[in-house]
Parts: sequence; C-alpha cells; structure tokens
Amino acid sequence: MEAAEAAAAAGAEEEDWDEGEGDGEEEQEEQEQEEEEEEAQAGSSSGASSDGESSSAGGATGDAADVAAAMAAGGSGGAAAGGDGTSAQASAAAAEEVHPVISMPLSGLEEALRGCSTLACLQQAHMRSKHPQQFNFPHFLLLGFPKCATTSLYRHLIQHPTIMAPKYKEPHFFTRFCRQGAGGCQPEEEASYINETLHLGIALQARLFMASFEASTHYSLEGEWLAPKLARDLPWLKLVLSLREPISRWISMLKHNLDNGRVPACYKLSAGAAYPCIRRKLEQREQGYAPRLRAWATAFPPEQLYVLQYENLTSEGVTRKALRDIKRFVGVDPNLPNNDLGLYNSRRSETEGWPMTRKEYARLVELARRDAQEVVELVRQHGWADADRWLEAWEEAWAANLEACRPGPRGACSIQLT
Ligand SMILES: Nc1ncnc2c1ncn2[C@@H]1O[C@H](COP(=O)(O)OS(=O)(=O)O)[C@@H](OP(=O)(O)O)[C@H]1O
Repeated sequence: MEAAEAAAAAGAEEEDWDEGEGDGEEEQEEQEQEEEEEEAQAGSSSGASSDGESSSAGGATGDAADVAAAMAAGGSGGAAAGGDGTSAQASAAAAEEVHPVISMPLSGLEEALRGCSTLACLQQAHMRSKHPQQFNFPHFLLLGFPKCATTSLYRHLIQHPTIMAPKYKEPHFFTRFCRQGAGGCQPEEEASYINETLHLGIALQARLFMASFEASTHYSLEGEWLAPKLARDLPWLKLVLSLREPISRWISMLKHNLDNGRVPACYKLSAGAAYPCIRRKLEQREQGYAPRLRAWATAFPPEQLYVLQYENLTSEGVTRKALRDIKRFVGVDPNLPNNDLGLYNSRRSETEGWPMTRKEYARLVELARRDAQEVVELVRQHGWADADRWLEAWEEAWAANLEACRPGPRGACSIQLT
C-alpha cells in the first residue's frame, strides 16, 4: 500500500479506474532482456553459428530446413524464432521425417503470403489452398480476459515446438491501431504487426507448420466492435478466452493498478478498502463478461471459439487436462511441451486477503451472480464446458469467503481470491 499512498500523495488519483493493459510492457521488457541474454550467450559460445543468428532476425533470410530441423528436434517456438544455434545443428533429414510435407511444393497459401504486409493481403492469401497440415497465418489469438492466467498460458504455449512465439505478449495491435471508426488500421503498424510481431518470414521458413499467434488481453474487452472486424478480416482465426471468478478478477486488476501507481478515487487509502471500486465495476453490466462473450460468440462459429474457466485451468489435478484440451483445440500435439502451467504475473503472496464486511462482500456476490448466470447460460448454449460445474466453482469460492467472515453483517471478512 505504500506505493499507492505515495502515488496518491503525488496527485495520481483517478476518477475511475480501468483495466490497464495487462502486464504487456513488463512482459515485453522481460522478453527483450531474455533475448539479449540468449544472444549474448550464443555469441560467446564457440558452437554458435552465424546461420542460426541470421534466421533470428524475423526476415526470410534463414534456411527453411534449419527451422524445420529445430521443430523436429523439439526446439521451442521461441528457439526457432530466437535462433539459438540448435536449428543449425539438427539435421534436415530428421525434419522431413517428422514433417514429410516439408519437401512438397509450395502451397498456394504460402506463395500468396510472401511479401504480405496488410491484413487485406493475408485475407486474399487465405483464398488459396494449403496442405492439410499447414496452419493459417496467424492461426489463433489468446484474447484474455485480463487477470485470468493469460501470461502463464502464453508462456506455456510458446514452449511448444510447433507454436511460434510472437515478439512479445500484449502487442494490442487491434485495440491500439485499428479502433472502431478510425478507418481501418494504420498501414505502417499493420506491416510491423505482420512481419515483426507475428514473424511472417519465420512462419514461411517453417513452411506454415508452426502455428503463429499472439496474446492481447484487451481484445476480449472490445468484442463489440473487434469481433465483427476480425470475423471479416481474418475469418479463419481460432480464439481462446479465459474467465475467472469476477470478484477475484477485479481485485487482481485493482492490485495491478495500485502496483503501477494508478490509485482510483474509489479506493479508500485509510482502510485499504477495495469494496467501492469493485462494486462500481460489478454494477456496470457492460463491464461484465456476458456482453463481451456474446459478441465473440455471435461473430465467430462455435468451432473457432474456446472458452475456459480459470479455476479449472489452475486447479491442481485438472491443469494437465485443461492444457491438453486447449492444445487440441488449437490443433497442435497436446502432449507437448509438458503439463505445467507455471505461475507468472502473480501477486498471490503479497496480501493476506482483502478486508471487507460480510454485508459488503455479500453485495458483491449478488452483483457478480447476475453476470455469472448469463455467462453460464452462454456456456450451456454453446457447450464450451459443463455449465453447472462452472457455476458451482464460482459459488463455492463465494461461499468459502462468506463462511470465513466473522458473524454479523458488519463482521469482518478477509477475502481470498480464486
Ligand atoms: N498457475 C496459476 N495458478 C493460479 N493462478 C495463476 C496461475 N498463473 C497465473 N495465475 C494468476 O493469474 C493472474 C495474472 O493473470 P494474467 O497473466 O492474465 O494477467 S494480465 O492480464 O496479463 O496482467 C495473477 O493473479 P493474482 O496473483 O491474483 O493477481 C496470477 O497469480
């Protein structure tokens, strides 16, 4: 809370508070640092080849067999994208054994994608045929929601040998550069998104046998205009959404804001009271999951949308199955790279719980339940998961928090997040 108090004292109080932009920038800095370290290591290692380095630039300068060999050797998407020398060491013959189609003639899609630097070009290219094992470009998006373990999921996916790491998490291309009414996306940003963020050159080197994706959590929030746009521009996309018990998600988001020195006016510094801020969010129906989910489900066919529950993804004993199901949906080997989700971007150990009265928490639950029931109806209608179990998981979390409060409506609760 000290940082929050300091920021407030410095005049950083805000009228309302928003969802920030995930931890994208921190993630970006972290990844850039990791890449620099990897490059430094590769540079100092006597085995590092210049070929491996040249294929790391994101252009179409490397040898396709190198990239494919890295895939055959089980190297990570990050390794293929980052060029760490393994690709040069592995044999092209091994790659062809794993991906026999690598020796096949270029597909129409590959030919048409060469040199693309606009979304319109990608769309035109996808009118052409491809080999059945090839992925579309880009193949899928991790849309959010913010604070629903998207960083852990992203980190897991980029280790997969047939998933290509984008340049960093949270590029927010569509929500930053293609906003509604702006007359399409900014052309230079479009080119940079396709070639630098999504690495079209490397995808082509890998003969489209690696799935390209990116993860921007704000996309989920802007489904109303973005879902129809994406359905129009990139209609083949597969989309993944994760949803967490709403009170926990909002508290996690609030903490994220406070940590970044954004102290909303609703946040009472003296009491450290999250209640007014969370209530305010839950009262606004348009800030709930249901309207956003509905927008995505209306724009995309059911087989292209995967909606999962954070509590299911992160529950001990269930994570393995949840991860496998996501990878099966995306169309990559569900057994790779492992069964571990990891724990990234966590603030779990930083607080004992969030103080609130029983009456306050009960009010939040009442508000959260309205949206949750709509979500559950959508889950049922679209068959995304077991709808009854979904609601139970959230009801259990609410009941556990209420049970742990001291008696009486003014009794003290220490709210634990899912
Ligand atoms: N494996 C696992 N198990 C349980 N919880 C997990 C796991 N991985 C991530 N998390 C929690 O997810 C929260 C961060 O979510 P995101 O990475 O989506 O945040 S962000 O929107 O990108 O900023 C963040 O929640 P809080 O700690 O409550 O803030 C993480 O702790």
